Amino acid sequence: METLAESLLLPTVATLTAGFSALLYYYREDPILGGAAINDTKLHRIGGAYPFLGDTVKAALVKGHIHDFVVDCFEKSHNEPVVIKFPLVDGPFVFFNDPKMVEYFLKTKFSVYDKGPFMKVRFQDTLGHGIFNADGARWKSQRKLAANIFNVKNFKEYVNDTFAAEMDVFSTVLEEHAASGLEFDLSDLFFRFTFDSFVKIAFGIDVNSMTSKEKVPFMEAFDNAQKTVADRVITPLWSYVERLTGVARTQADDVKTIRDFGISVIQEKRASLGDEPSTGNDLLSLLMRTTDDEGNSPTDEMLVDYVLNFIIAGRDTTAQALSWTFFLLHKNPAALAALHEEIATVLGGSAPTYDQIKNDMPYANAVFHEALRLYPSVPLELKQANADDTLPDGIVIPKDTIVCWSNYAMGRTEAIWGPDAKEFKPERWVKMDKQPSPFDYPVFNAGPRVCLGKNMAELEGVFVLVQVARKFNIQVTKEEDVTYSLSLTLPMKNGLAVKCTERL
Ligand code: HEM
Repeated sequence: METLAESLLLPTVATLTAGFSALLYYYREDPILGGAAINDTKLHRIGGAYPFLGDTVKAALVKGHIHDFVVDCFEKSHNEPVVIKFPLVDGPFVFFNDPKMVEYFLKTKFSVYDKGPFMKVRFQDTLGHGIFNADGARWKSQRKLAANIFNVKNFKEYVNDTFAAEMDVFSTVLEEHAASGLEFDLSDLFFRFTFDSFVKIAFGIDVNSMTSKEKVPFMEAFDNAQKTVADRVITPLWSYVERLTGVARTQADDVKTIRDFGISVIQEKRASLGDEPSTGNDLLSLLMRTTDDEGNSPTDEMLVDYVLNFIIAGRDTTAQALSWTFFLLHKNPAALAALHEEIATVLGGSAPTYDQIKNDMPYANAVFHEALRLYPSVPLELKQANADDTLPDGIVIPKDTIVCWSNYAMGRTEAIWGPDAKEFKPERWVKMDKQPSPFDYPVFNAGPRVCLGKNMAELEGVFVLVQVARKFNIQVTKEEDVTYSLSLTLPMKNGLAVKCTERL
């Protein structure tokens, strides 16, 4: 006789199979997820999606060359938008490759496209409520405060003096490498240089990482925390994964190291000042002297957020821009020769002044901008819709959708830069009648959230470029090893192995 279990087996299997098939059908490779109305014939898919997993597998497979993968996608879609779905992460993500759309998201519909909850929840522990992780009123008040400080004459002079002094240390270290004739990692040295410079500018203290062979705990914790945050963007169920793998523990330790350092500097400063107001021109001193509309001074927690966000903003971006610039100059001897010629003509044998950098060295500035075009320090930008929106061409973007554009892909797009888009040609900037709009070239962002440090980064970056190129020959020794790794910025995966010799 048939048992109850046996009699239920067949209908159960049939029901499960039918249910599974229905789900497979529902999640098949189509542009619509869970009924979200992004459907439009203009939207392209990347191919190779799996039921339930969407494009997660594909993304994992192309992780090592993700930015070039985006370039390929847009070449195939003829620059029409591409949808990527990571059902277990969030999204969907809609990628655009059109300056008009960048202007739309960053300016025209600025109030609709935020950093949003997707970014905030992932960045919270490391960035706190700092400017990078804030929207609305919280962002606005920090933006106003920072913009005022960046315009203070004493602050600008303090920044220039700090970079010049740290550049002297950098030159001494390069001289030692030249004397030894040994290979070293130039990108690591640029990171130490910008770290020392930005900690000095932010807190008014010296960390001297350039002259030490040791790892600096604050710097190490800072690097680890940022890598973890970057992984969260593409890791399904990241908070569970971090708990299972132990990353949650190390991340908590790293965040504590970073914030404890900030708090201790603030407390020491307060203790040394007693009742006296701080007279320093470093960012922390300037922030300590500010009050909000109700006359309140910032709390220590707020000061830490402000200052750490500033270091994050300036350090990696500038160090990476310089590393890629020297890599490209190594690969393009004609451009290096043209740079040397400008240096000889304008400077003779002297060190540059900031005025000369700004006004008399168009080719050096062009080299820096051309390197950022091909290797933008912030390769990818994401914004999240805080309301349903209909784009000018009729595509419906439901609330919570993430819209993206790749600065890396835009820099390599022929429709924007012409048929030689992928070539390193600094002279294109010198020949242009009109500089590209910030939406054609959004490497410093654009609109109300344009990079606050743009002028500083351009001035200091070109200053360092000229000083190094003037004094040293940089020989990249392992060209084939040079590639990027996936992060919020564009670090060199294997560093930049070089040897150097003195020119002067
Ligand atoms: C080559 C160097 C640099 C590049 C390529 C760069 C690029 C960018 C980009 C793309 C953004 C927008 C990021 C986002 O979506 O939130 C940004 C924002 C910002 N940058 Fe830079 N940056 C550079 C250097 C600096 C420096 C040196 C500073 C100052 C210390 C700085 C301060 C900021 C700040 C405060 C913001 C936030 C603006 C806001 O959200 O209102 N940046 N930068």
